[in-house]
Amino acid sequence: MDIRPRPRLALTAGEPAGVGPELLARLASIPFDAELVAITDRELLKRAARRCDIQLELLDEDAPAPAISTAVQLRVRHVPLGATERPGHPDPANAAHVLATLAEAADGCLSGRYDAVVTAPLQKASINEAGIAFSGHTEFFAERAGADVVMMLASPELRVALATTHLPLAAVPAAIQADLLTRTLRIVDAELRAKFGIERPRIGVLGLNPHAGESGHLGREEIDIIIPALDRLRDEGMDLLGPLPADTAFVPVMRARYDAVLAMYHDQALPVLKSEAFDRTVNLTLGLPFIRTSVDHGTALDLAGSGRADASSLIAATRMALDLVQRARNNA
Ligand SMILES: NC(=O)C1=CN([C@@H]2O[C@H](COP(=O)(O)OP(=O)(O)OC[C@H]3O[C@@H](n4cnc5c(N)ncnc54)[C@H](O)[C@@H]3O)[C@@H](O)[C@H]2O)C=CC1
Ligand SMILES: NCC(=O)COP(=O)(O)O
Repeated sequence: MDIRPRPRLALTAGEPAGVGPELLARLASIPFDAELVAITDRELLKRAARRCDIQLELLDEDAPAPAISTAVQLRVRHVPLGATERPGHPDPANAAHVLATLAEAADGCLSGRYDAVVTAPLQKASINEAGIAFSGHTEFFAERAGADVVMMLASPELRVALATTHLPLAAVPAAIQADLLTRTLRIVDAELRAKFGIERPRIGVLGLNPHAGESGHLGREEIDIIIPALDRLRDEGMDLLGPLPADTAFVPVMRARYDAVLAMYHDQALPVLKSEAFDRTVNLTLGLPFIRTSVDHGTALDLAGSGRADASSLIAATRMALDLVQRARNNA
């Protein structure tokens, strides 16, 4: 396949009633050495741009190179809304629209139409309320691509991968099995090399229980499952640290000892990242056959419609996607 001189990135707007459409309009104002294609409803984007006081000119996805214009320009692949959005009030009538945008983006990446996809946040509950079982982009893209994946959130200072993602807390202990940890750590190790250029990744692994189980007095998952799984992977040559007590794993002296940390569940480590780098953190999916990055935040329904949402995380996600495209091209 010919390599396009400028990467072409798909952008999905996420929940129509959230901040995603406004963030896409803001992103279009930033110069990137890339073609950005918003996969969403045209009129939704126009309304969002007006709320942000942005004069947005929409071009068809495959239109010839645009003329110089004083307006902000953005290419669009139109996917119609199910119902006109009401900012702050997600409507399950738009669930099929949201999923159609994700499917277009994933299929477009798999076919080579796009070099990567960058996603704005969606409202998981609204999709479920439409009667469609859905837990997140990560799981959706994994299923669409038939891939085993890992969720990672990364700021310039800290990378966190998750062994389990959108799972009720009560279901986490049963999910922590040697097979899951082995598959997850192999993906994290391989992707730290491929995506971040780390030759010999050092991965910290958190325990599940307080004090990583306190020698079995505060839970046995570390002794029965985590330590044996880590030992087997160490025998394969992986550089693993842990299981580490989660409460001290993020102090500076510990952070200097790993390139990424694997948390056992969603809220074990993400609050650390979000409290110190909410505007600089990017969510990316490891293990997919295409590049996918995203914001670290949600739909911010309290801000939707105000034009005041901060696009920093979406800008960081777009920059990371472009860096990853460049790295993949260099390695090809
Ligand atoms: N990538 C995705 O699709 C994600 C989706 N979500 C979804 O978002 C929904 C709402 O989640 P919440 O826990 O309320 O988190 P949230 O991130 O939407 O909001 C938490 C707080 O951060 C503020 N905030 C979030 N993004 C902001 C931005 N760009 N600029 C300025 N302030 C911002 C909000 O106004 C709110 O005060 C849930 O349905 C969740 O599933 C959450 C995380 C990621
Ligand atoms: N906290 C991360 C999150 O909820 C985003 O998940 P996903 O939709 O990117 O899978």
